[in-house]
Amino acid sequence: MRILVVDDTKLIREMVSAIIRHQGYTPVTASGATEALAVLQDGNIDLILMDIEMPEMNGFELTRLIRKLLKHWVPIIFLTGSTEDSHLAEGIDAGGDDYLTKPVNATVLTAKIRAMARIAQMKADLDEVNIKLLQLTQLDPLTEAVNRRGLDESLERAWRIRQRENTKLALIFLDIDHFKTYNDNYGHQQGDQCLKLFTGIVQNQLLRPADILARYGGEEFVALLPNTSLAGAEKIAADIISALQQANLPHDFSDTAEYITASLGISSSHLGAKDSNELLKQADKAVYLAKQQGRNRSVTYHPD
Ligand SMILES: Nc1nc2c(ncn2[C@@H]2O[C@H](COP(=O)(O)OP(=O)(O)OP(=O)(O)O)[C@@H](O)[C@H]2O)c(=O)[nH]1
Repeated sequence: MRILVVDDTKLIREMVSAIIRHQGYTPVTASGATEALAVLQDGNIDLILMDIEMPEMNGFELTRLIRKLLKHWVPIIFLTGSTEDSHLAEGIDAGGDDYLTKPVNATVLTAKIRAMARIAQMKADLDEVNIKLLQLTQLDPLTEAVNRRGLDESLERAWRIRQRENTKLALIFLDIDHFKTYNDNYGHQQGDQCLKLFTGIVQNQLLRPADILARYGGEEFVALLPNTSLAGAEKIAADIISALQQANLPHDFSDTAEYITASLGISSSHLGAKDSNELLKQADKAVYLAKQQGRNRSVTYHPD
């Protein structure tokens, strides 16, 4: 645990640091606001012990600033010479969490550090659970691919990034061929199993961390490929078609092949789409052409 001690008096910084070190924690010191803000920007600080009377900026003002600047919550304990109720209330209102009167008592300081560490840990656990929950709300429960809602967000974000960085964003729309006859003949449960296997096969062809595979709905999927050229996307589409052939998931009722195939439509941000929605529509149009041309193939969108 790294504890930042902000105090303009060197002796107090040293005394408090010694207590912190003695308890097995790591003290980091700052003599005022500028140093404190620099430390907070750089390092992982778990707790702040803050003097109130300081020449550069007082502890209340600095606390308000920290609460505004820092995205995450770090507990702040004031070190104060005053025990006046109004003074303490002002500190809590400024964003502080507790106070400690000077001269600092080692036993009290240690107990307060432990209490704050406990709260900070609960907060960290809660944040982690919230992140997991958010991820779950963006996943399709059957295939564990990103769901439609996640796709909308990721596509919008990827579109904005490609505008800012002036890179190419490619998109592949995938539609499994003759999936209705698969379901009708093998049953819905095996249909679900097939969708899971299909997701795994396609996912294996998306090698970059930024690539995203989403289930658009039913037997339709979208692969989002940031920073990828059209030629790159065409290569990935060809690899997906070969991987499906290799996987050889039997489909005895398909008019196209004896295994599960898909039709793929490719679009790229430099083919005239004015927004992310149009990029998706272009890829969808290309899928339609791939179906018309015999399925089990990819077609690249061409502006009319
Ligand atoms: N098992 C299962 N089937 C689904 C799911 N979502 C959609 N489907 C089925 O997917 C099938 C899609 O049928 P169509 O849209 O006619 O497409 P298709 O039979 O693949 O025909 P083409 O795309 O023209 O080759 C329908 O039978 C849907 O019921 C799902 O979550 N699980």
